[in-house]
Amino acid sequence: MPRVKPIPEMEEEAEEVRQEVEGASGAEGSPDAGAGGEEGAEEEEKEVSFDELGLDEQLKRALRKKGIAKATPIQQEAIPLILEGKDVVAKAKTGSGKTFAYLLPLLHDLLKLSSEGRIRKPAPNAFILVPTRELCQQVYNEASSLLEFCTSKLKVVQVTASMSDKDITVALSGPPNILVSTPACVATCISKGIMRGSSIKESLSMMILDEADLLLSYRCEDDLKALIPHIPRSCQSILMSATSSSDVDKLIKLLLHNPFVLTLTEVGRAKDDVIPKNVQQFWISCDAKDKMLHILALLKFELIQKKVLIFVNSIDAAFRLRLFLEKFGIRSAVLNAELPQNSRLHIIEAFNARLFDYLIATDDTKTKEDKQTDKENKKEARVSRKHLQQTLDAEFGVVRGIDFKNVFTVVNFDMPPDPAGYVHRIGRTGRANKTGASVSLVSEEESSIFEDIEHMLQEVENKDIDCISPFPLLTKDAVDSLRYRAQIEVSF
Ligand SMILES: Nc1ncnc2c1ncn2[C@@H]1O[C@H](COP(=O)(O)OP(=O)(O)OP(=O)(O)O)[C@@H](O)[C@H]1O
Repeated sequence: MPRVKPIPEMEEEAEEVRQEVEGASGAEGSPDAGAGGEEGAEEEEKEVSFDELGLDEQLKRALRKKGIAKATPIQQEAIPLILEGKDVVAKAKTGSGKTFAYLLPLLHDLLKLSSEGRIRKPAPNAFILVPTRELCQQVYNEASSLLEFCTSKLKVVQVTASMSDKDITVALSGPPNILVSTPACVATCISKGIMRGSSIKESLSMMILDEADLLLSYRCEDDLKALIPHIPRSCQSILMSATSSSDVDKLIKLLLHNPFVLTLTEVGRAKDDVIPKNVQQFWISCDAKDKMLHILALLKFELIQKKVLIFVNSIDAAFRLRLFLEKFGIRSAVLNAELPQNSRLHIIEAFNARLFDYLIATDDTKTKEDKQTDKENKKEARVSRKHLQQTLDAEFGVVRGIDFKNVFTVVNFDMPPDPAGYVHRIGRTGRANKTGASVSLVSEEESSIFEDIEHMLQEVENKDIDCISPFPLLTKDAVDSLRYRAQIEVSF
């Protein structure tokens, strides 16, 4: 049986790539929407420590304890502006560290007010609004993980629609300094009188809309409109988004006052990287019926580095793959939109806590009618940046924005339905400048989508060489050595 020792090699290569690009992928943000990005794009990436950003000592200690030393480009740009009290719109690619870009200045301000005894009550001082409960949990965890190391006690709570009115009332008693919630839930709290509009007017000093590009696709517009009359004019508003869209522009007009717009590595501009440079992309050509064997070989021979997020296109296929891997002693879990929300949260937390290393996710949340419409649209719209952008904005409910911790490899067991899906899937690795890899299993039937993806990557990244390389470490012998045993275990 061949024994391949690929990982150090891959790591070395990844490290080489990382070193090559360090300093080359400059921060592209600069004041003001129109003039903005262009100039900064050519700048060298600077290393900025959190000391230089003038943050509270307690927060700097918390970051050190978490092993975080340098600010990411979006943090370097956004933190000073937010600390100056400006309304800020920050558009930066997935995994670029947007959450700390707003949490750190928010906590800095609140720690300062608290130490001066100037905290305003009787409602929360800050709202962080996100589209889904998973994201509430994620932001709540990030805020709590910083506050854990602070001696001044600030209170952060999350409130979601699944809680009873009584639990929400208890959570909001005090009141907390920071409320993490969804627009719908806050609107309901106001309409039921659990939170009084007049109290919000008295207390609220900052409102953050995170994953703003998704908020409107989750039908939050009316809820946000219901909130507007209660937001004091003095309230500072921050909007974070991974992509630009007309929805984001609509939100900016609705809620922000003359904001400072930062655009870092925005999808859809030729000079930008859609996939971070620190992620190596590979593909393997194989028969559809041999895909399970291939994935087994990749995992069994440890040809890909853990943790691994595997994408399949149907829920049935995910369960089949999990059972198949289990027969070979490989423990994994499945994640899809049909699981109850509690289970989804539990699975994400367990994966992040490394209780298992392989997660099989299904990101296709579309209905049959949606797919039919897509098919018809696709006939007309060739893969273009515009099409990519539109799809990026509309999909990926279950995995979108979720910070799967320390995923090194993303595997496309099935190819995604379109290039936007590819971008979002691969965005789950290489987060905050970490290295990562992706491996796509491509059957003959999927060759046309694979070509579309290559075409999109070359076009967006302005290259005329292949962006996705053949995976060098898996031999036919390695796959065949497992074939017989696999056939005994399962008939597939
Ligand atoms: N300065 C930093 N150095 C190292 N890691 C960081 C830094 N800032 C944030 N991180 C980590 O990087 C990961 C990605 O950050 P975050 O979730 O904020 O990205 P994001 O831009 O919001 O992505 P998405 O749009 O997909 O939600 C998190 O695990 C976070 O803890």
